[in-house]
Amino acid sequence: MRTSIATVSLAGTLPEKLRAAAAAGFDAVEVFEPDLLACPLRPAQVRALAEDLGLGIALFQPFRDPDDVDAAVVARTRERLRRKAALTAELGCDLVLVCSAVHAGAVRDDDELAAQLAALADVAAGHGVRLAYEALAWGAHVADYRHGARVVALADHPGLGTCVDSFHVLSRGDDPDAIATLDKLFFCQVADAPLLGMDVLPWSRHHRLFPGQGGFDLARFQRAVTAAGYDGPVSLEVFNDLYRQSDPRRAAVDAMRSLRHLADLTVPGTLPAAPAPAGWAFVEVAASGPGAPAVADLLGALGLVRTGTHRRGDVDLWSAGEDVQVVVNHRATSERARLSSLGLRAPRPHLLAERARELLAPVVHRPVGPGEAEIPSLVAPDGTWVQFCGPAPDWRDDFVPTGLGPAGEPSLLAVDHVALPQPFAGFDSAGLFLTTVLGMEPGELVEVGAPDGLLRSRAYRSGDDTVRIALNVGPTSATLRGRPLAAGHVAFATDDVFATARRFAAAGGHVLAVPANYHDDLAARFGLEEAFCDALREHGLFYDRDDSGGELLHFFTRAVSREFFVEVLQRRGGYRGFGSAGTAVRLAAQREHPAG
Ligand SMILES: O=C(O)c1ccc(O)c(O)c1
Ligand SMILES: [Mg+2]
Repeated sequence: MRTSIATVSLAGTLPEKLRAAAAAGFDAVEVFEPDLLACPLRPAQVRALAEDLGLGIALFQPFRDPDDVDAAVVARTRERLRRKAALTAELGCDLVLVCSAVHAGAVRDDDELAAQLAALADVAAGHGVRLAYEALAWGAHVADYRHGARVVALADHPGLGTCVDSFHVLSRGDDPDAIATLDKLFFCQVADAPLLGMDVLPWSRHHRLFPGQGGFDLARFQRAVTAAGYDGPVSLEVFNDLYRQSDPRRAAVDAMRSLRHLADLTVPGTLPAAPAPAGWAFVEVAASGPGAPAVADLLGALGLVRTGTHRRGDVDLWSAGEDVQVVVNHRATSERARLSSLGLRAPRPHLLAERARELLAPVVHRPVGPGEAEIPSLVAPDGTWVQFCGPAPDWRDDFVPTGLGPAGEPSLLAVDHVALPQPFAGFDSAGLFLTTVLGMEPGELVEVGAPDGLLRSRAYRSGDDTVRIALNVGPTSATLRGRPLAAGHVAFATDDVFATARRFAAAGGHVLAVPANYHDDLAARFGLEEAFCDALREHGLFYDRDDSGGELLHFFTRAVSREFFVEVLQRRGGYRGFGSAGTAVRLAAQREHPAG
């Protein structure tokens, strides 16, 4: 697959966009006209820069409102196209994207429209340039790609073909399969989008996403494009408000990652297959200075025991049984405790690492001392490390046992999930990392009204549902006001949350206090027995129940920092959610009791 990206998808000046696209490995770009207009480089200089960077210019766009019922406008349009075709040739490019008309003067008769487009194709051909006609979903007369292709067929000009754009096809709910029957497919643009019930124009101009980040079935779209015999560039055209203000080099990496993943979905085997991670080996908390004893106190009160110290010091291993392993790393530069690394069990860690490399997630190699396990590690977009722990060598060999063991049966049985706070503009990027590199499945987007604004959250699960990672992003205003939400945590599973809460409190732990109003509402909503409700109240427990009667009982510890606290939960009867119905109450309670 030849890869391309429209310059409108990236922030920066035109040269910055070209450099970012080249650095991410794109073969070509579409030059978006406003980027050229604002650029001091002349078209020939842009061509030279692109050539230096090893980038082709696949398309110049957009040429708008190509047809008109008024003959005087038609004449002006031809002259306008003549100039743009000449400019396109100067760019070293031979294709102009022509959008279906959206203006009041749009021609409503297909024969007349075809005749006007054929005349434009003649003008362009004089400069060695062809035209790709794209049906905009909000086009005045042509909004459906099949209609656009019929007009192209009527025009019957060798220099006029169709451009399909997944957004315009899928946003309207049109069947993409008929793309396979198009015989003059000149260009292919792809974009994903969240499934929003809103007007299609603002949806397109503000909310497009890279493939895999939204709700469209792009693999089906792409299979139809391939079946049409199309072998030109597949070009990302992503109008997105956040990517437009992000670092273009990082956005271009997301873009390429999404495209390589789409290629693999379209033709399986394009990427090295890698089994998804299968469970937690450990979670790692970075905590230095005064933050460190607070973490140790918290883990101790939860019944974890310091079972090992790292061979090179400054890192402790805390355990509760086999499946609850917490690494506490005191080498961190920041004193604010936070989840810093996720250790995932991977049957074949080097395969996952190889796939990660293909998806532009560079594998970092930790310094490995004598006798230590080499663990392939990645850095997720938010800076969290993701480490792949194979069956052998055992990552625990890096730790010298302290000889301490658990006192009695541990009440924490497993890591249930972790939640990672994301920067405001980083939510979709982090999600793409989890779905493509780690092969996780995204869940529903959850929005929670918190005291300082809206929290958005989405959970991702591994195929076998052993690894669950929730990404949270808070409102910008809370960050601006210096009060980022307490959003990073690890949740441990227990089979007796009441006993765990009692032991935690008896060991000096602080359960986050829950307002009485919350429990009153629970009783009303679920018709809970009074005694049960009193027990929830007494232990500071949150409660949720799903439609099939599954239940979640859980409590939160007081936060150690804004980015670290612990949740203890008990799932009953196959409850699969995360208790998000209580999140607003939890966030408000954490605001009442901010981290020390
Ligand atoms: O929003 C637009 O105007 C616009 C322009 C060019 C495109 O290729 C497109 O899909 C949309
Ligand atoms: Mg388009």
